[in-house]
Amino acid sequence: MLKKDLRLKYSRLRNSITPTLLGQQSIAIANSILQLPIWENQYFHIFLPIEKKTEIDTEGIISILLGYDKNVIVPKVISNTELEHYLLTDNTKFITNSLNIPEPVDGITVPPNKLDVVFIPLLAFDKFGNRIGYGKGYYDRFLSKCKAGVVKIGLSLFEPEDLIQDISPTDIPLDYCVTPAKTYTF
Ligand SMILES: Nc1nc2c(c(=O)[nH]1)N(C=O)[C@@H](CNc1ccc(C(=O)N[C@@H](CCC(=O)O)C(=O)O)cc1)CN2
Ligand SMILES: Nc1ncnc2c1ncn2[C@@H]1O[C@H](COP(=O)(O)OP(=O)(O)OP(=O)(O)O)[C@@H](O)[C@H]1O
Repeated sequence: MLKKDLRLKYSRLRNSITPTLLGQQSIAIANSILQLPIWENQYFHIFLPIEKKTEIDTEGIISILLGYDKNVIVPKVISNTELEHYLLTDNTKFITNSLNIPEPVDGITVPPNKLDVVFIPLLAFDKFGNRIGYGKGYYDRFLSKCKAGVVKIGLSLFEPEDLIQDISPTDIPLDYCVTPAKTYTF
């Protein structure tokens, strides 16, 4: 399928998920990340969910990371194209931006090349590890600045499509994708 059709299909599918189911599926995803071969790493990047868009609740994953004394880094939108990345600390204050994303107000910034593992939001992915988001290219630009060995882990409420047809050279594929039912390795 084409990106534009997939965005519509998966936005609609998300709208059909109840808060109870979203909570259960988010916990299933958090439990599955324990099985990934990533626990030697120190710098983990994760997003905070847009609740209005029924994104996966990442609180369980963040608790696991902090419990293992990992450095947890979260993104902040600073322009139409760029993100900045902040270390999560006990003092981090959050404010919800115009896209309904809770983001850190200020704090210690971390450059993309320091990150070992990135958990990635997505609307849809395919059996080859291609993914699409909301179509602004924030993550593709961000991932292009990460080091070559960065582990890229998609988090998805739904199973893969056979193929995203209109993948472009700037689209960076996933290494893993975790769904409530399964972990895909690419
Ligand atoms: N939780 C979370 N944080 C994230 C992302 C994400 O997908 N999820 N991003 C991943 O890139 C970046 C922000 N990108 C975003 C891009 C578009 C929209 C959005 O709501 N777009 C609307 C239309 C535009 C508008 O309302 O101005 C839409 O798609 O309906 C949200 C986030 C960085 N932080
Ligand atoms: N590395 C990059 N440098 C410059 N522009 C880029 C880069 N990656 C993607 N873009 C541009 O961003 C726009 C949106 O890309 P795309 O449709 O792949 O978004 P997406 O993958 O859904 O978004 P996201 O990565 O934020 O989840 C495209 O116009 C694309 O050319």
